[in-house]
Amino acid sequence: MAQTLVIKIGTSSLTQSDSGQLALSTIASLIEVLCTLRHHGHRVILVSSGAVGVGCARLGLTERPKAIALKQAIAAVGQGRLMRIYDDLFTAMQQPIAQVLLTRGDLVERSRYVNAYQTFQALLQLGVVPIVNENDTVAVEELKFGDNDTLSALVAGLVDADWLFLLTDVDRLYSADPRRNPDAEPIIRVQRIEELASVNTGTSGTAWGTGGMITKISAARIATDAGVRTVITQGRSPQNLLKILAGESIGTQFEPQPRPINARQRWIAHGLIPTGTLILDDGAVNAIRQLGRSLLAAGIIHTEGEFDSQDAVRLCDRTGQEIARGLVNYTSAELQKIQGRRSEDIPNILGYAGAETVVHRDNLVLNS
Ligand SMILES: Nc1ncnc2c1ncn2[C@@H]1O[C@H](COP(=O)(O)OP(=O)(O)O)[C@@H](O)[C@H]1O
Ligand SMILES: N[C@@H](CCC(=O)OP(=O)(O)O)C(=O)O
Repeated sequence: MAQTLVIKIGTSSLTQSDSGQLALSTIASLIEVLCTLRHHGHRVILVSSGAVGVGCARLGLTERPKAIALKQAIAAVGQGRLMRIYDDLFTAMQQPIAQVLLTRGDLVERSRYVNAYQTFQALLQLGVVPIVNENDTVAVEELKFGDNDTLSALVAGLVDADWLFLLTDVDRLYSADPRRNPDAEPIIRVQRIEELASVNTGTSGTAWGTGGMITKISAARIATDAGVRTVITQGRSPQNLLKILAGESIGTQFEPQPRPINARQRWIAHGLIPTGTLILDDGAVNAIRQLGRSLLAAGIIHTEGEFDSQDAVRLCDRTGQEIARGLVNYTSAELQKIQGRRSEDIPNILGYAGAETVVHRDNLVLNS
């Protein structure tokens, strides 16, 4: 059966760790495998990192730069080279490709989100393999994905993918970083992300990678919430993709959630960037989580951040643990005045009748 597959490859797999030069044999065998998948009828999207790494190699830099402007300039050098190599190799296999560079803003605004969806659908219908990266050269701090693990998970949700493969330089997820801890236990299958509470992911990844394992786990949450089966596996052995699709247990496989959230809920939960936080009392947490109710002002203990009405906010319990996200019907200034107050008192406090709910249940998505 034809499936939609999103494959993300990280800098650590695309480049050689010692020299930073391209790992050509890995890239070539990945492309062979992706073309085989296309011949099997699957729709394939490649999310490729490497612009900064390849740009550094091109310019003879031996370390990933820290200064933002420099990184953005280097990404502009590397992205072109990366696409040139992809186009040469895919062309040798008669497979057309497309470059899709996204910034977070493209998925934050609903109309742009729908537009991106339609562009991907058109590319896939044309039989093209879109090659996606963050538009590093123009992305501004507030509107960045920051890492391609998150980007690939959002793309997988956007296109309703069946599978997301996160290709990296370790064969799977372990209970701790296997480079530092030789006794780390391999993790084969994950039914719920909560099972990973005790997994140690260190602070960052390799010298050239951006996210490390922590961003792969949060990407797996975003994707499995959207019903996408997610696998962390080694980039050096792209043939494993075919074996995994044939049912072999390779890498770490994350089960999709049995009741995935719909496209609009995904946009609220993961596409939007929350600009504030509402701390709720126990009754409100229970009403939202157990009874599926809307949030009323009476249940809010505290409001953090500055936001407008219809912005996305985090809803947290007393301990600060996030329980849901939603679109808020009041500004932060209004909420400061009405938090903890009964709905019937709101018109008197504000001098006008506001919305009946602070976050309506249709605009509220519980954390899984
Ligand atoms: N619990 C863990 N299990 C496996 N790898 C881990 C873990 N914690 C940290 N890592 C490290 O994460 C690295 C991969 O992340 P990263 O360098 O960002 O890769 P990529 O460039 O593929 O995104 C691995 O090389 C490994 O050392
Ligand atoms: N967009 C950046 C990559 C960001 C990123 O997540 O890198 P990695 O951890 O290697 O997947 C680039 O192309 O260099």
